[in-house]
Amino acid sequence: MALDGPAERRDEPQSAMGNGNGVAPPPPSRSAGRPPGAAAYTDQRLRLNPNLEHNPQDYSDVRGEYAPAVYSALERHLPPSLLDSNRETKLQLMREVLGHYWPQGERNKVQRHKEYRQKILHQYKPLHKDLYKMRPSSFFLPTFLEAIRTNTEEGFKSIMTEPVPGVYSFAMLQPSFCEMLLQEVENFEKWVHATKFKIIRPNTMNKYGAVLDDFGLEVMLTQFMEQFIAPMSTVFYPEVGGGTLDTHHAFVVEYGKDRDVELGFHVDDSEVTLNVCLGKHFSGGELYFRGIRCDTHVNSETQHEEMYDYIHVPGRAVLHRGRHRHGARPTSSGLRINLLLWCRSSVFREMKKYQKDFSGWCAECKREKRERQIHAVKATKLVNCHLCKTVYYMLLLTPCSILIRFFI
Ligand SMILES: O=C(O)CCC(=O)C(=O)O
Ligand SMILES: [Fe+2]
Repeated sequence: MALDGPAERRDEPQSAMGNGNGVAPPPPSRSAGRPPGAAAYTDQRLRLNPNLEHNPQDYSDVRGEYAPAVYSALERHLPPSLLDSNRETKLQLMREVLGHYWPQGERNKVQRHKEYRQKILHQYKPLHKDLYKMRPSSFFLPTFLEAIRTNTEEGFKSIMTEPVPGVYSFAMLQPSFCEMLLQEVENFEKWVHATKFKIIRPNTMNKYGAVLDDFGLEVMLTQFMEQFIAPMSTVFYPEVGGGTLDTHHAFVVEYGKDRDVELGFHVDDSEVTLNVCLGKHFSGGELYFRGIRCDTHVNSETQHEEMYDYIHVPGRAVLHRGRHRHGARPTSSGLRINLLLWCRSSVFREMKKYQKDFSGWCAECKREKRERQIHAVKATKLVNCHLCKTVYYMLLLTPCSILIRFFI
């Protein structure tokens, strides 16, 4: 890939483990000490379809990572021989089943992050309460709201440019919203500094910036994604789960003097990314794109027509697939702060595990598939050609009398 080196995958950092904020150690594993009579669930198959006649027990007093309703629903799938066992036995088995889908290590991480967030929420005092509740008319430009209202491809396209396939750019945020968000982030950073709170930065590749979901903006940003990004991604990126976005990671990045300088070549841990420049004044910091690739082809060569450099403008958004390889050039003066929303689809991620061919969106898979087809067509022609030649020589060598007989 000319000049850009291998593309990194830009991930969220690990959770708050050992971050010095007094987060509690992980709870002890529950799988130890199985109650007597409870065989490992692997000994007995779960029912594929729930037993709708069975009345599950009440699990409302059960505290932990899963809602009581999860246990009630799962109980209907237990092997028939276990349905009459005591509640503790069933609960233990169900915890083992769930443990396979969401291993203890993962659960501990989530638990620690939850405690990290709660600590911030208890201590941090927001500056602009108005930011924490979705207010479309004060957040978004009227042109953008009108496009969303139409909920059609034509409506969306009427406010957009698509400088390279799959990258859409449009004016989105009110200047007053950008200003408010910048002030809120500054206020949060001041609090972090004053309290010496050890925050988790947005990404493995950033030393600066903040995760907006961590200090109270998660609910508002969920609506932001569901109501104002999902309609567009449903139309533009259906093949990467654009129609089934269900979680997000929202953060700001900060570039300039005494901040991060540039961002290396990478793909995002998202299906769809919204990147909006909030300000302030800066030069440089162009966002360069280098084609869409799946995991296998992430470091394959860039084609000339895939190269595109986007210049950030405050209030203006760029929407692209997470797998669209990109990076940010050095911000050479001033300060550039951008809002990033990495939108994810758990349905797409699950389905992807069973797929090998991503020619629906990966440019390299598409190219390889085309080549295979061309090859196949050529091979068929060659076989046909050999067949023709064989028949022709046979005809030449066959005496006329036989041929006449053959055709009569
Ligand atoms: O700074 C930018 O505009 C790029 C940010 C980005 O790609 C990211 O944070 O994943
Ligand atoms: Fe990115």
